[in-house]
Amino acid sequence: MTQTIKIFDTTLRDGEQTPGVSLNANEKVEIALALARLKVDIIEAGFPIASPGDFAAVSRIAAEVKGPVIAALARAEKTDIETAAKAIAAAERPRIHTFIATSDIHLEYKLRMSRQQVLEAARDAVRYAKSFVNDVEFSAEDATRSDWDYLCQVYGAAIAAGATVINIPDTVGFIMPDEYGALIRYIRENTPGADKVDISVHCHNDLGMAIANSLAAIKHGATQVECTVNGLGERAGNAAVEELALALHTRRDYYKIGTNIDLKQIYRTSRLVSSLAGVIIQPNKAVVGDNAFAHESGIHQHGVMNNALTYEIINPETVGIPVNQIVLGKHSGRHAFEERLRHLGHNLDKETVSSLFRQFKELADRKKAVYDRDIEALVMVKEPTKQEGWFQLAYHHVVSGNQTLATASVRLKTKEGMLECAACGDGPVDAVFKAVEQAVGFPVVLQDYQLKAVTAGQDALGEATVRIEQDNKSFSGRGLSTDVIEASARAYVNAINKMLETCGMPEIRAAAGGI
Ligand SMILES: CC(=O)SCCNC(=O)CCNC(=O)[C@H](O)C(C)(C)COP(=O)(O)OP(=O)(O)OC[C@H]1O[C@@H](n2cnc3c(N)ncnc32)[C@H](O)[C@@H]1OP(=O)(O)O
Ligand SMILES: CC(C)C(=O)C(=O)O
Repeated sequence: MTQTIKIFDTTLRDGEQTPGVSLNANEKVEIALALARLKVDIIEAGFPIASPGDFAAVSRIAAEVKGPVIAALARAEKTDIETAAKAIAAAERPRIHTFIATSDIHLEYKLRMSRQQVLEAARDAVRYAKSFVNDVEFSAEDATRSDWDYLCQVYGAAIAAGATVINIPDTVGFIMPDEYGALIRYIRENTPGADKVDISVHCHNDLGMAIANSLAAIKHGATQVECTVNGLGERAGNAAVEELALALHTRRDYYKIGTNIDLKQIYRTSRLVSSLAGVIIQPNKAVVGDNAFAHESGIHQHGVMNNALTYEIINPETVGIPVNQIVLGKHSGRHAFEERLRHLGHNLDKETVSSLFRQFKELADRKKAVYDRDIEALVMVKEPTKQEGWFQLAYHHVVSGNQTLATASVRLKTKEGMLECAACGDGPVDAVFKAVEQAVGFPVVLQDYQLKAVTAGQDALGEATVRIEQDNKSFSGRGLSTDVIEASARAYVNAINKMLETCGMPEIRAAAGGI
């Protein structure tokens, strides 16, 4: 391998711009720790001026996550830059990422600035950021629809002001791979000082080109690629880190360029992000989708039986996909369970292991065979700790049928005692959601509900994902059970708990026994 490119992960910033996704500070720290284990080079932790919550999350990541560079986004504005600098002050290696648009359409209709004004704003922003940190990245937003010579002037001014990285984003996912490669080469060859800084690319997937464009840019001299886990991001998303890392790994004969990514962490990180963001991975998604290694047709199955290489270019174990074999049962002990967790790469504290072991025993009572994937699912959908959960599902009972009005009764545990309610609904899931809503005592706006099986078989674990809305923000919850109604109710309660963590609602929190 002759060269290594840097991976700049923006799951916590551009990834959180995915419609409907909202992560709280604990979730962001959990993802940042996973990104550090994945060995990304830079974590863009957030956009601190955007909200006090974003500022707090970036500050915690800067203080708690060691290894990668920690970056924060700022517009070409003094207050944005000051706020970003404050938020990343505790980082071992802080970076301010400042940006301003350079395309005429953005200048005319959004910024209402001339080209000269934008050039000066870019230069001043980099210079100001440089007064706080040494590492400053500058992005020309909508670069791929900007005039190429003007871009070179702006990047030249940013480098002269001290930028260490210049980023050339395809903000609207517009450019084609050959064209992007030529643009990267043009900027590299025509921008004064470009040979002394990292050249970064940031691709959106509006036309499905994010990975192809990133790879074309690498071929033409990009040294940093901006990505997100599972390709989350604004609109159609960003280049997916797992796809980029696997493309470079699988075709190392062609690219002769590597990354520092620990490939074995890919599946686990992907599942964690999917679980916390509440965005289910499409089954046919490259690298991490459920069907990515499934062979359906006879000719393929025949080939794979003789030699997997006939139809498999990636070994699932390369990306840490658990082998789907029976691993533990109801007679397994704590030592074997802990060992299995460690084997799957989870080094968890004692309290979490105890809680997971209790859930595992309950599961083993209900389900004949417990697979690695079941254990992964238990880890991902951790039950709330004592401090986290305002409400816990203690009991549910549902009656439904094709000639019967579905009715549900639920009992929720709070610090103040039990809340009980019954309700009718349009089917058992609707009835149980209505009963929970009545028990918590405030209206809950359901945005999305999905259910899937974790493994095959009649006794498979069902995993429910629920998204609810409050004050124009979305909150997702997950629930697991061999009983799909219970999984759904748990997911609903989990989403309500997350909402209460973030939104004020003091009267509801007081009723549940909290502040
Ligand atoms: C391509 C990208 O992904 S960029 C990142 C996009 N992410 C986000 O926007 C998420 C977080 N954003 C927010 O929370 C808010 O938009 C904030 C806090 C940044 C700004 O909020 P507001 O002050 O209410 O402004 P609003 O969002 O309505 O408009 C953006 C303003 O920033 C200006 N602006 C936009 N980009 C830049 C920039 N790079 N540098 C300087 N000013 C900029 C716009 O011209 C507009 O200015 P105006 O208020 O004088 O008209
Ligand atoms: C801030 C920049 C890099 C961005 O997100 C974009 O242009 O898409």
